[in-house]
Amino acid sequence: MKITRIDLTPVAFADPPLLNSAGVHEPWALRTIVEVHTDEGISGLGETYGDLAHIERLKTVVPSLIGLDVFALGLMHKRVGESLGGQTGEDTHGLTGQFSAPGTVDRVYSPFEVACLDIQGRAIGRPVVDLLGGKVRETVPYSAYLFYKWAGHPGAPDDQWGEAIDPAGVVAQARQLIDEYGFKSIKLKGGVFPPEQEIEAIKALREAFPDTPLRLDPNAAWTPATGIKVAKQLDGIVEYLEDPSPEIEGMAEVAASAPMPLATNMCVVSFEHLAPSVKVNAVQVILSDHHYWGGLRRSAHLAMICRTFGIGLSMHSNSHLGISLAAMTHLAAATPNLTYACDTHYPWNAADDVVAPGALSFVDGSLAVPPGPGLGVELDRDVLARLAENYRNCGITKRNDTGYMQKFDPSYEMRRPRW
Ligand SMILES: O=C([O-])[C@@H](O)[C@@H](O)[C@H](O)[C@@H](O)C(=O)[O-]
Ligand SMILES: [Mg+2]
Repeated sequence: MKITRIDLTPVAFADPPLLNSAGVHEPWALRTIVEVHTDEGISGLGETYGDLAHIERLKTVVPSLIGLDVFALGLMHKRVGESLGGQTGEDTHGLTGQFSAPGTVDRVYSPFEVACLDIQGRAIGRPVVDLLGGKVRETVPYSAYLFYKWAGHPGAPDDQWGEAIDPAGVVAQARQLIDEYGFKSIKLKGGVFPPEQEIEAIKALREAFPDTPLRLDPNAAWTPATGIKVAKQLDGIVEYLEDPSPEIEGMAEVAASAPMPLATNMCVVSFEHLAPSVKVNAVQVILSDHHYWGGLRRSAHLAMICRTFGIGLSMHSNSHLGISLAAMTHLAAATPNLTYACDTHYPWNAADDVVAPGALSFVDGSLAVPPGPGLGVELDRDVLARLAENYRNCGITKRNDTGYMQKFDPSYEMRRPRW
């Protein structure tokens, strides 16, 4: 079954003003929708980042994939690597760690692999989860992903979630997300306010939700000394602390005295980071993400490595749409040692989904693998056309949380660590 054509459609969808250690989300988030077509008339879907430099890299590799068999995934990975010729991408906001040449290959390859697995599944009438070894769980739990946020984008009306800049606002946001989706664990994106304020917010969440597992993620905003202090204050309150401090060395320093496991989606983001991290026990949980770990099969390999070294496994997310959510759910359903609820930004962006409704609905904070062959999701072509038009008109070509923050506060600087 040969690849005959690949369509790349950059899209932009509404994103609320979510705060993080790099600044604040712009009104539009970007993704690229990937459609792979074959000579047998079966097509498959993938979803990836929408920054211009990434789109350019996707375009660079497309010609080398035309004519490939959709089952030849090893060869596909090799061709992506050859076409990129050692290029290394750049993480402009710094929220997902350092890029490397092999990591860039994995990032570019991922949406094509997912689309080919979608095609394989459709061809044999089986869901993608079956191509990954089959379901080890019927449903995949996701966590409520809380953000400090402004009431609305400056100059625009307040959004449906309102302001969350203090413990009361954070608790109210958690209630809103839990009432709507039924989530059974909570993650707070931190690194926005001094750590004492974020500890207070976590304690307020603990009081409001006494039995719900909690996590805090400041995206490396703290020095190791601050990380150690915060870790001690959150002893017994969070199930893990995510990326308190920058780099493998900083995380190892915090880990040596933190009473809870440390998790990362910043210092171990590619296979070559695993050995140095294991050597100094920098992290005890890895947040996998098929968008940069090289697709679903390589993420399954990562899971096996984590199991081998006794490292826990959770799942990371950026702003995304339903194709990504479906792929994450197939992967998580097939991964025995994915023992924490997965992150997802989906609630913040669900209103603009390119996936036709029905396939992805949360029950008690969890998703069942969409029924139907392949990924089990279909594109809504009208929405795709609308989001593609948004992309052409929005004027944004790369995520820039810091630059957007500086529009409102020219003195703002991105500093990591900050406290
Ligand atoms: O979207 C954000 O603001 C997040 O901070 C995201 O970019 C991070 O990559 C991610 O959610 C994380 O867990 O670090
Ligand atoms: Mg994180």
